[in-house]
Amino acid sequence: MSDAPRNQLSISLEDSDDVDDIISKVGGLSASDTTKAADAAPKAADDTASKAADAAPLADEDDEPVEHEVEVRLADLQADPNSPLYSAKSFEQLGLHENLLKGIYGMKFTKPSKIQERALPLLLATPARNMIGQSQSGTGKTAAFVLTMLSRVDYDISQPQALCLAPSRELARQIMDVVEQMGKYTPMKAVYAIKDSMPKAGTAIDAHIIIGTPGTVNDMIRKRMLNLTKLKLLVLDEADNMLDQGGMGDQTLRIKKWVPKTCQIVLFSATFPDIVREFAQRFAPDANEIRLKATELTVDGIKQFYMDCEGDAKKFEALSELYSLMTVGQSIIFVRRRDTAEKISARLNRDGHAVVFLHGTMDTHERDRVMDQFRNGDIKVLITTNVIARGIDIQQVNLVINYDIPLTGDGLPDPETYLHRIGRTGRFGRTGASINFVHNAQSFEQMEAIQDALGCDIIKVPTDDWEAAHKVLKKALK
Ligand SMILES: Nc1ncnc2c1ncn2[C@@H]1O[C@H](COP(=O)(O)OP(=O)(O)OP(=O)(O)O)[C@@H](O)[C@H]1O
Repeated sequence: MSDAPRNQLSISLEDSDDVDDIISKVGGLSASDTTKAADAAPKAADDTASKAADAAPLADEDDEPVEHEVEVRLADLQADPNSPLYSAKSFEQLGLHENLLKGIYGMKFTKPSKIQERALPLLLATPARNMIGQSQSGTGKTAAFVLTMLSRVDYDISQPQALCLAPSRELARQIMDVVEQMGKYTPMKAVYAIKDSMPKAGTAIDAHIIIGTPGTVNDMIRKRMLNLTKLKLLVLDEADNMLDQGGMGDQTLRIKKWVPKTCQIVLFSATFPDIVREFAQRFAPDANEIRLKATELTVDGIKQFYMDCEGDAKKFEALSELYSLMTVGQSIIFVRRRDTAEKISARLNRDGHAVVFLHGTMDTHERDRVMDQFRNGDIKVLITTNVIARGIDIQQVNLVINYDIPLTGDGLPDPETYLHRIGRTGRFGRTGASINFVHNAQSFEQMEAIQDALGCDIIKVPTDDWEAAHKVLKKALK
């Protein structure tokens, strides 16, 4: 494995209102140097063919795990103490109000996950203490902080008491959905602080809970619509990203200045790179911390692959071939640049595949429309930038493609963004696969650096034998 340089401070590229701009400034990779890629091919490549040979037979949509199988697998995981979905306790034992229990069971949750079991009693204890909580992607962090918000609010006071910040409007909308479902049997009132979806200018916000992106929250504070003097709880979802100095850190710090000193600060993410963690500890002093070891970051249910595309132009051919051969549930293709998203979307559509694209400079209504279409399953393939690399939860997504290997703003391999991207599949005990496209020595080394940093195995899938490729992937999705 190579010793390619690793970034210390991971600067992710997600946007809130316009951080997506950074993405376009990074630029594309060189399309040259295909021979080096072949030289650099790892040993793992050799065992691909034999793995493919004994893989499951070719099959299609019908093989998608039926809901019953998913339920059985989930019940097994929730009974396995080594699983992040395990809990020894029931929701009743976590000290939640019966109206919240009704909301939880209405969502068909039966048992808490490990992060919910561990975090909730700490989050709800009196006096309130800050929290820095880490747990793998798709393990239920949202419920942990949403239940805290719904528990802490005094419903008799019509003023903002809980504020949750997220890095994208798509994630803010998703969190609102969870708040509404979990809070269904409470008198809570929640409003958005996201562009084009917030209450009318001049309206003083009287909702208990605010969910938004930092740029718009600052706007609302500036316009005196949002008074945070009664705030009891500030939650940063995807906290390492929200505190990142290259991204949204400044905006988040500005918001904190308006928050009472006594406010409980709750930070959640699947990743906390060391440098951001130090900053997080200052942002949320004296916090209870729930941490993961470096070796625990990846989710077992997500099988990781790569395809050697021998040149940039071949990446599109591989993609088109893949979608011609396979019917996956739903999939997300991540690219670095917005124009790449648009171009490959147009080409795939021309080739007869129904795909949509989403990026941060699109009109907000268009973003919402595309996301809703994808969430409803009307469209199966979404091509996007890092704008939705984090947090988005669509259980039917069983394939993630890194068309471009994730890099930081400085052009270095970005293991955190990689983890978040592949974490859009394999949610809460489901299985999924990710495929990285490499096309030259440089992109191969970047992928290898990510593999090293995470201590995971990324296995080669052949691009010269599509039947074998199909078998390998189908087996992974079983
Ligand atoms: N106790 C539970 N029982 C069943 N399903 C659950 C439970 N908790 C959460 N889920 C479901 O698991 C999925 C993943 O949860 P969530 O989106 O909160 O993950 P996360 O840890 O925030 O992931 P990420 O790091 O990617 O943001 C959601 O569909 C959620 O409804």
